[in-house]
Amino acid sequence: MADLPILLVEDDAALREALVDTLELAQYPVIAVDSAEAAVIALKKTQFGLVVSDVQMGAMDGVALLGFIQKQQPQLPVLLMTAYAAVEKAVEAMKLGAKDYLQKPFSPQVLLNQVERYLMRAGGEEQAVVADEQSQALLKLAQKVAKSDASVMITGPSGSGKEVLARYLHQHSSRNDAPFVAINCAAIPENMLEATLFGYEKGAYTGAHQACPGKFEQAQDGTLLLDEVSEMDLGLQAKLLRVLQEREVERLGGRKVIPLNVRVLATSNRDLKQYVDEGKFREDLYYRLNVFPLAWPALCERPGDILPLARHLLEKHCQRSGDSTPELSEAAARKLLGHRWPGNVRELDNVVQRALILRQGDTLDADDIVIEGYQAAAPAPVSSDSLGAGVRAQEHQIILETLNQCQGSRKAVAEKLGISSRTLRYKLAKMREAGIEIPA
Ligand SMILES: Nc1ncnc2c1ncn2[C@@H]1O[C@H](COP(=O)(O)OP(=O)(O)OP(=O)(O)O)[C@@H](O)[C@H]1O
Repeated sequence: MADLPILLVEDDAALREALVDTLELAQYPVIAVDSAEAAVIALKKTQFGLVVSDVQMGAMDGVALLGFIQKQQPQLPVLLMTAYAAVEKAVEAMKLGAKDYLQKPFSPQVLLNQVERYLMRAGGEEQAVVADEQSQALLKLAQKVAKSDASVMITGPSGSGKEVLARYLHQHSSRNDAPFVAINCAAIPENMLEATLFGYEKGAYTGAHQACPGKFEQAQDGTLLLDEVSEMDLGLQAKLLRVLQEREVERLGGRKVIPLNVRVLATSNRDLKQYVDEGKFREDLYYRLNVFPLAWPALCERPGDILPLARHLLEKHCQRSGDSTPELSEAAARKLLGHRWPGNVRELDNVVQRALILRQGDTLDADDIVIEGYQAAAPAPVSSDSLGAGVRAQEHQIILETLNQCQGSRKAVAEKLGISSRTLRYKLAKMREAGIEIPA
């Protein structure tokens, strides 16, 4: 499993160099920057597995950077480094979500131990990308639910990311060292589903040449995801209910009862309550699985996710192929934001893969974005500044980047963006209200 790079943020050049050496000697890929502002820009370009940042820095400090990361990529772990005098600040930062802090001076081994502990691995953890306020709220809720052992029912339209959320729940639960096992109840023929779920002994049926544990047993101590659970027939639903109630399973053709310690998650893209009313899904099973419901909205209802997801998917595919990740031109971004995405994130993924085939350089243009049956998004709700959430998120990014380019000079930023200083002040105030840290 490949390591995602570490983003090192340290303004002291000598220390930065020493830390890079330590990390590179231990074979960790690392990108080092000298300010939190530069880190914000790097975070937009590259997918990192960990941020190691100094606390005391120029205009934007490590705590402000942590706030930015918590908003944009709450799953990305952050380690802070602090001088003895600033320990209080680091403790406060831990309350805000930092994983840990390293008190300077520390030995290389202390750093390496912490990195090994918190670094996210590419492909090991399916990153749940969320940027829209709605999705961030859902992920925060999921973080809380993950800690409990409750059954969770994840609903949402096809391709919205239900399985990603299920994996996220597992990864953030105390079961994350044990297996995560998923079974797609719609994809397995009805007559095979029971044996696949509960396992079978040798000779249980014609063709059962050797004993085989079922998915429940494979998920022992971990999490079992019943994907598309609504597609299970009523007979099997009754058997499933019994296993969940008794917390034990018997293989087909077996006599031994196997005690289970498995957390069960389920997904459905149907209106399950309606299925219950129509007699297609057992009510008792519905309540057992639906202890905590989580619902992913369709992608068009959380437009702030579209561009971060597109960039994440570009990065993911380019990392796999070993190519450099292209940027999205403004026109390409506008085109992505303008579509309704009836196929949700899966459709976006297809469009991204198509664009990578068509790419001609380091920038993807509108022509590279080929969307079958382009469906214009419904006009964004008219808000105070008449911008939809996705466009607004883009605007925030542009303002932050320009602020950084202009070393914080409001006057220069307003001139560069072609807006009045008053409009810029208004926009910055709105960004602050939305919890975005603005470099002084
Ligand atoms: N928030 C997200 N962050 C990163 N990738 C995502 C996210 N949401 C969806 N994806 C990607 O989009 C694709 C579809 O997601 P997923 O399989 O989880 O959807 P689903 O709702 O379970 O679909 P279905 O109902 O068809 O089973 C996957 O490739 C997944 O990696």
